[in-house]
Amino acid sequence: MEISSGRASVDPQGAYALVVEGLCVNLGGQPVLSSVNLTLPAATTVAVTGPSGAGKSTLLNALGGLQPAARGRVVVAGRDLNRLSDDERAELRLREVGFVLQSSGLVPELSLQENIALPLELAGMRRRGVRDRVAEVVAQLGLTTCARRRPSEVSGGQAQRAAVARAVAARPSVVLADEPTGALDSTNREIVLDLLLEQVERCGSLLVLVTHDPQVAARCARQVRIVDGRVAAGVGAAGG
Ligand SMILES: Nc1ncnc2c1ncn2[C@@H]1O[C@H](COP(=O)(O)OP(=O)(O)OP(=O)(O)O)[C@@H](O)[C@H]1O
Repeated sequence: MEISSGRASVDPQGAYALVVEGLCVNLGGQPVLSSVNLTLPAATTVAVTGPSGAGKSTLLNALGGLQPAARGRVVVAGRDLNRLSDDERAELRLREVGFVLQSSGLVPELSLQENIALPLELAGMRRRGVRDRVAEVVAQLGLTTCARRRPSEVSGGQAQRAAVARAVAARPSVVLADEPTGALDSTNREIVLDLLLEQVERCGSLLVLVTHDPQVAARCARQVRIVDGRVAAGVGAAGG
């Protein structure tokens, strides 16, 4: 039963949004992450910083179940990713994990509101629930006037706000953001970061945000510094 439910012995009640134990990831036959341990509760914000090539994006991908672990485990909302089938992992991602990347990654053929609705529909939410939740996040993210336009018909800031809306629409346990403001001008950078932080607080989500920008990192409650694929000792308050 433990195996089929994917419940993990490290966090059987799902008390933490995210638990990482002895995580090792190899890419191209080379170790990229080594023995990473993190224990992160819900409703907090964590900046992941470190030099280029240190393994920050790889860590984020592993946390979201996009990059398999060579050793160790990642537990999201009490569920051990190693113990889930591909389908179960995909479903967990839909319900419990939101991604925001540097580029919006919106589906070009769909309007902003259709993009935001998509993960909710795929997660099996009823039509009325989808409509109400999309209307709510569209309003909260200031997208009302452009919600029916396609990504190519809106500004970069608006597209990135829609990407934030899509990531938080299902009120996931964990929001994973990889340089979410990296492609924006300074005005939009602040607007999008403010909205992202406001949304994760509303949803009670854990935000893990990769950034090179010290000002962005400083807006997060905790910091984890990755150097050479390891959590740098004594720097990250969230390191375990
Ligand atoms: N597909 C791959 N095959 C082999 N090595 C890879 C692959 N993808 C990334 N790497 C290597 O893994 C290491 C970590 O990459 P990663 O993208 O996680 O670093 P990062 O800290 O996010 O860097 P940056 O800040 O520049 O985005 C780097 O040395 C990179 O060259």
